Amino acid sequence: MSAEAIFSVSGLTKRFGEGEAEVLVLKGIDLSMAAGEMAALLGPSGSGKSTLLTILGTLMRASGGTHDMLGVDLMQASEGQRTKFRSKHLGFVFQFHHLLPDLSALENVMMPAACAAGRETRAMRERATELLDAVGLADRRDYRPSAMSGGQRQRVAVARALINNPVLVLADEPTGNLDRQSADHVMDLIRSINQTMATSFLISTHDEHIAGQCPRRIELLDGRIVRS
Ligand SMILES: Nc1ncnc2c1ncn2[C@@H]1O[C@H](COP(=O)(O)OP(=O)(O)OP(=O)(O)O)[C@@H](O)[C@H]1O
Repeated sequence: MSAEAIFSVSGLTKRFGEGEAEVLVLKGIDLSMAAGEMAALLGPSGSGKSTLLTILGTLMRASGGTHDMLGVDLMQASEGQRTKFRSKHLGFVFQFHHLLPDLSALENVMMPAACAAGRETRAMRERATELLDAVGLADRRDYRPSAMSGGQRQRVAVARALINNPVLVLADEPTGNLDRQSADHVMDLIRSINQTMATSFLISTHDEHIAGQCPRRIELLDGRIVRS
């Protein structure tokens, strides 16, 4: 792994099912990302984008190959070690925001930190307030998700992904559910966070307009990387 790489995978495979039903979805992925990079992950439907993000996010194990991040061998790590690693170093944004409906914007943003620590602290509340400010929603901190627009909810989801100061945010079609204007707003926000906080982002998308806003382009085709 090169000095500045935050993660590196090589020969990574993923198979689902057994016997005749077995399918090889990732067919030997070699990929690394440097600290502070922002990359789009493109590929046709079914090419393996979500599977790769889920594995990089330690939410699922690869079937074979190597997966190292920040000096940790994540293939060999126990489930407990992987869970701790995830909450400390990784953030997630999904196509559907997955905010908890009964919590305010502020409480949703604090949630991953409060869960990791087993309690809420004043520092968490302050950090969540700062992040809501950074995503332009300081005045919505007490609103519930149902009282916000789709774009605002997704900005809350971005703030939530950042609460534990992750090294890498994995975003699976974060703008897939938004109109063009809201999508651009979320991408502007991601770019500015990438530049100011040096957080790395890997963003899967079907949208060339979104991909064009990312300095690096990684393309998957049928479980293999054809451009990175
Ligand atoms: N749990 C699973 N069991 C069996 N097959 C699976 C499973 N998860 C994914 N697959 C298969 O793996 C392939 C890749 O799926 P994946 O969701 O990673 O693709 P994708 O590139 O993200 O697609 P999309 O752009 O439509 O979201 C698909 O053929 C899918 O059916």
